Amino acid sequence: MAVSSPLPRWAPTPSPSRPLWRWGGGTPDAQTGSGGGSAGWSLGRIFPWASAWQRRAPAGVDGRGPAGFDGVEAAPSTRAAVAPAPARWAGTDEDPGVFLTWEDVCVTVAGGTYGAQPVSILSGITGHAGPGEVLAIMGPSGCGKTTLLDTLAGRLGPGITETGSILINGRREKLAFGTSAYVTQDNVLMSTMSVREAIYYSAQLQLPGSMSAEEKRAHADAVIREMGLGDAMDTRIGGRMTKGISGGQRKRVTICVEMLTRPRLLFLDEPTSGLDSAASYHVMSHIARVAAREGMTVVAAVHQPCGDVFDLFHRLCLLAYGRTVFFGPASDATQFFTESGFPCPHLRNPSDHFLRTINKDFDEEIVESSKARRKPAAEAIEILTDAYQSPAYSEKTMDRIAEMKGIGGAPFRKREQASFSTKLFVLTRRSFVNMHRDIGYYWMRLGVYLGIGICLGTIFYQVGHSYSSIQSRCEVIMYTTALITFMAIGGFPSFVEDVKVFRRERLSGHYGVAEFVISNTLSATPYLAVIAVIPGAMLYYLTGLMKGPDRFAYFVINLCMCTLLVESMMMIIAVIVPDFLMGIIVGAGVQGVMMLNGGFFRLPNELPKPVWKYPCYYISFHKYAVQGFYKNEFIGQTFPSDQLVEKNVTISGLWVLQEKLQVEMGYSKWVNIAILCGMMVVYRVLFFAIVKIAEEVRPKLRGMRCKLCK
Ligand SMILES: Nc1ncnc2c1ncn2[C@@H]1O[C@H](COP(=O)(O)OP(=O)(O)OP(=O)(O)O)[C@@H](O)[C@H]1O
Repeated sequence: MAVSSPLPRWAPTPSPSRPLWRWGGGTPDAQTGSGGGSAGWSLGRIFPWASAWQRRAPAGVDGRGPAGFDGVEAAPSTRAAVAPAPARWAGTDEDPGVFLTWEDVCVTVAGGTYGAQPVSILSGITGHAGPGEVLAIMGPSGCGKTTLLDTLAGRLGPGITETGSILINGRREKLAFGTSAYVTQDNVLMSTMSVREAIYYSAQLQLPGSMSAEEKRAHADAVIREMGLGDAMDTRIGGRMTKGISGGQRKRVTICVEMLTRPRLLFLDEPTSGLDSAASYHVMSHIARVAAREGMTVVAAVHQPCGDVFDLFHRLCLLAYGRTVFFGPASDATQFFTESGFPCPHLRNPSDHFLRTINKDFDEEIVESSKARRKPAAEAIEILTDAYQSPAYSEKTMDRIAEMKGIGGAPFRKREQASFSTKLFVLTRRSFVNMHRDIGYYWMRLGVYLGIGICLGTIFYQVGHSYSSIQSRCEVIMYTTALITFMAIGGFPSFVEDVKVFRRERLSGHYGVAEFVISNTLSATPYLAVIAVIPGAMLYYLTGLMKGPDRFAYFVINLCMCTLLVESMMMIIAVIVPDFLMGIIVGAGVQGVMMLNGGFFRLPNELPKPVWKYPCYYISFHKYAVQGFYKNEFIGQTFPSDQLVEKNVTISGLWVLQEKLQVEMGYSKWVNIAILCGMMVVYRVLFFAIVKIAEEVRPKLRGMRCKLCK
């Protein structure tokens, strides 16, 4: 397996008389308008893979060779020095790369208050991106960059409606779940892993089974070093409880994870935020280099890039409050601003100039300021959007889109990944390690259970065999069942973190829902067994429940089953209510109601029949768990009767179960465990179904809503 070479050394020093960033719009090629077709910079010479397309596509609309590549081929000599010359990726007729086009994309979101009109976030956005090039989406904060990325990547959230046409090589394609990679703004990573572990596990999951584990590790090492993370390899990522790597390093780890497979289409949301200018340059130049070498299509939403980073972009999409101010080769933007009456002042970074010109958030302040000599941004935006509509710019974009739509090629498919069993093994291992390291997952709970076990064991110490011990035994059993299950919500925040990682990795197609559900069950079971056995044994023998290894074994199996079941229930809550505070409240509420209907606080025959007995009593897992414990405790035992009523008469445990506790005796205590096991399976299948339905149904509902909106 060939691994990428390390980053080359830093770019040349800009000339003092002509700062590097000033060359963006004033490069020799750009100035003469000759673009990439001039001075021997023929597309085919730089990128042989483009030749096939060059042959098929009509001559460039502006005489610069085929559309979509001028940004790449027009790389001026200085830019070529800043962005090292890319290796050559050979596209074929079958795989010409990803030509992404979008036309007249509008996005609206339902108004915040009842009856409010939908709010427009994007209106009429049109553009394109091609293989080997980096498209930068820029604009003031809140202008719709992330929304545009999400729209292109097929990841818009609920309640948002989109219209317009988004095509890949002229076809509609489903982009989420693995066909493209997306680096999100929030850097969701497993906090307990070190950088090396995070990337290794990801490599094992994403890279194809044809690669050996050694090759995958070597590739992961190379990617880590390429992102400048060599020194932080063994540092934990950190999160909720412990500080780990810095924000900028987290961002780079997230990029590493998505770059492992060299995706054909890569979306980056603020890849340079949190990075210093040198790191920003290195990260972006590496991405640009890989894009050129592997024919990757990169779309990045960027905030305020420095001059060197701006020079790496082949194409620029400048947005202002949901509208396009400029779309075209990044090197043409300065000229466009100059022609529109907003020349970039000497020594100012062009990207700073563009953003300052179109940010109207502070217009009032600027107008009030005595120093204000420039046009308000609102006016500038109007002038620029009008200027962009001129044939020189917007028609060029449309012509290029028309050419790109005719590209064709094989349908866009997911890359080969590891097998189901490998993914299952890797995920189980990762999850097991995470549960071991995250003290909040099980260890704290174990400590609390041990403490409460001592309390319970000393308060109910050796309950004995008197008539009153019947009541005490029932109380110990009910309290143990209720507490051990209720405390499962203590691990909920950790589980919610896991679900966030799952959602990100799932959307990126690293593995399926089934792998997640099974691996989570497998990795959690040993911990839950420890939680059931150690505190269970302590309170079992301290309270003096019925002796016998078989009865003790049943007691811990039943406890373990209860904990597994309640964890499965919490999984469903986590996927429906992903906020951990809300999840804890909902989980506690649901368990509270189930506990109330379990047949202890109110005997089964005393429960009001509508709702509480049918169906709540039969849905409550406490019913099956507690009745199983009761059977385990009372069958085969005798107790003296209440001495105040009848002296020297014994009562059987069976009588207690049937008459006093109203336990259903038509089946054995093992059937109770089987029912709990079945409920656990049902909950996990339900989790699977909810995630799958959300994945399948939501896009369809959105599609229908969008059609209605047209
Ligand atoms: N689901 C939503 N509901 C309501 N408004 C939304 C929603 N999503 C986005 N918006 C609004 O749309 C606008 C664009 O948001 P978006 O996150 O795309 O901006 P951005 O350019 O990425 O901002 P930033 O650079 O600050 O991250 C914002 O004004 C935001 O408040």
